[in-house]
Amino acid sequence: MTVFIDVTCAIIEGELGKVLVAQRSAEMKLPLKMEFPGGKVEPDESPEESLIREIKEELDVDIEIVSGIPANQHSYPDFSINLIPFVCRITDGEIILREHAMYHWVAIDELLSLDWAEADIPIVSDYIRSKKIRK
Ligand SMILES: Nc1nc2c([nH]c(=O)n2[C@H]2C[C@H](O)[C@@H](COP(=O)(O)OP(=O)(O)OP(=O)(O)O)O2)c(=O)[nH]1
Repeated sequence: MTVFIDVTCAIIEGELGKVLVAQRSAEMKLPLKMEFPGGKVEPDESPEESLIREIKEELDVDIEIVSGIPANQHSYPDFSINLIPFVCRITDGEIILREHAMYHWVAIDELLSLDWAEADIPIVSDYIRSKKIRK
């Protein structure tokens, strides 16, 4: 039976409709792939609590959750995740990268051209679609 690990990720919206995209470091699993920052949900926390904690640990900022978008289940060759995304905003702090190689603010139209961790691709597509519907 496949065990899917719950992982939350933050689609952080900034100015000019851009979103924050982070590059995994060379030492992490899925090295140098682009992702939305976040991480594994611990047994004693909700996905929302987990994401707020992870973003503080990884980017040193406080966020608020604006909305959720559908999770995506994905199996890599050696593990499987249930990736749970939330649209977020920074409420306090300046970004200091603690784990990632790099981050960028990326326009919605450019998102799909990045070298994403595979599990993120359907989420990026859903997010783009949700923005187009709201326009
Ligand atoms: N944070 C985050 N992780 C993602 C995304 N897409 C994706 O496939 N993942 C994968 C990469 C990781 O294997 C896992 C998240 O776990 P993590 O970032 O807490 O841990 P990790 O693998 O770097 O560390 P570890 O297992 O060695 O302890 O989910 C994403 O958009 N954000």
